[in-house]
Amino acid sequence: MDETIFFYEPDDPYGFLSNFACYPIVVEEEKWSSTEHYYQANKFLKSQMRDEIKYAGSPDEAFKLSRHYEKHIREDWSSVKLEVMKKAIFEKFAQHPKLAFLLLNTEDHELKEHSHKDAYWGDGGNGKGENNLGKILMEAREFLKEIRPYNLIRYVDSSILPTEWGTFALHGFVEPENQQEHVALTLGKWTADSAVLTRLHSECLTGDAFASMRCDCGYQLRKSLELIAKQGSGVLLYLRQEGRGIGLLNKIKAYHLQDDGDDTIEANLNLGLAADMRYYDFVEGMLSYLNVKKIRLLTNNPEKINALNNCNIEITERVPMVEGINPYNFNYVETKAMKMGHKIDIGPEGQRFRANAKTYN
Ligand SMILES: Nc1nc2c(ncn2[C@@H]2O[C@H](COP(=O)(O)OP(=O)(O)OP(=O)(O)O)[C@@H](O)[C@H]2O)c(=O)[nH]1
Ligand SMILES: [Zn+2]
Repeated sequence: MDETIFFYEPDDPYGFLSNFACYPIVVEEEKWSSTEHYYQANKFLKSQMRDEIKYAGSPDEAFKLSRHYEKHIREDWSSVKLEVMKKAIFEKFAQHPKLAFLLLNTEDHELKEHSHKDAYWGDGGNGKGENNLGKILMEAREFLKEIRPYNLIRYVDSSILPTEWGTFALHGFVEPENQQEHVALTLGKWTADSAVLTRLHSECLTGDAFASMRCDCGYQLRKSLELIAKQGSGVLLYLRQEGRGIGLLNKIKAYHLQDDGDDTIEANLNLGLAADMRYYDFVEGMLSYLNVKKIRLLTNNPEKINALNNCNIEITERVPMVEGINPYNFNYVETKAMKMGHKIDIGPEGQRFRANAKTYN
């Protein structure tokens, strides 16, 4: 096991692990302001004491009240307290995905509550305590590794990203299976009830970075960031799925076939690849880290709508993304509409390019 991570005060670097960190939990329909409130109240069977602790102004106060009433602790407490603590800890990470991702980020480090006062839940200050709280946290971490969405994606880190449309936050993620990296750009704030303006954008180096005119990706990327900035809040998930999942070099091979007359589907198939090899299940984890449950999705692609519905994400609205139609991408966009069911209304503006559409299919 890697070197030990010590925690104690809620404001410490790993303070989120402490029961004194204020993360509310709901247990059997009862709301508790912290796991400490829940744990301390469960020492007592008398409702008056339970309620006094339950509504204490802070975890500290809940702890002190429990000491004040310690003569009234339930007789079976020593035989049930481990289960009560485990319930509190597992509910905390189940109900706060961001904390679950941070717990997983402790990887295989030993977790120890460095408490001079407590050799049962903590390490007793001299490292010789039982550290039962640390053991439950490590047990919760192992459990999370096996369940969706935590088995599909890991959060890595975040930073600030000033752009010409506004200053976004940049969040990095990685799929543990294949180490594939993905990022999310976020702007503004929202609650779990908000319908967040969201773009799922598949990486397209040629469009996104080289301003290629033979597809619509670059235009859509820039428009999405502009719309999110105008809205004042939103999410752009930048998924490393170059070439509809076939990769950059295969996309160049496909482009070569398209230069010779294939359309964007035929080219993939003639390379022995599927028309679209993208998968989106890990997106559930990225959006749960970002506390996004409802979205207004910027897309023309019904496949993305289906995929997100399978990720327990509610799509309140599809916001069309018909951008940058030009002679070089006209046939490509039309093929997406005709053969992939994309909901693209090229409109009279776009139709002007039909006559002089280039052979880039
Ligand atoms: N194989 C292949 N991939 C392409 C071609 N043109 C663009 N792409 C890829 O297609 C993907 C386009 O992604 P998006 O624009 O996010 O998604 P979409 O499926 O077009 O649907 P929207 O959300 O409506 O834009 C990117 O990964 C591009 O690299 C092509 O001709 N062949
Ligand atoms: Zn593209």
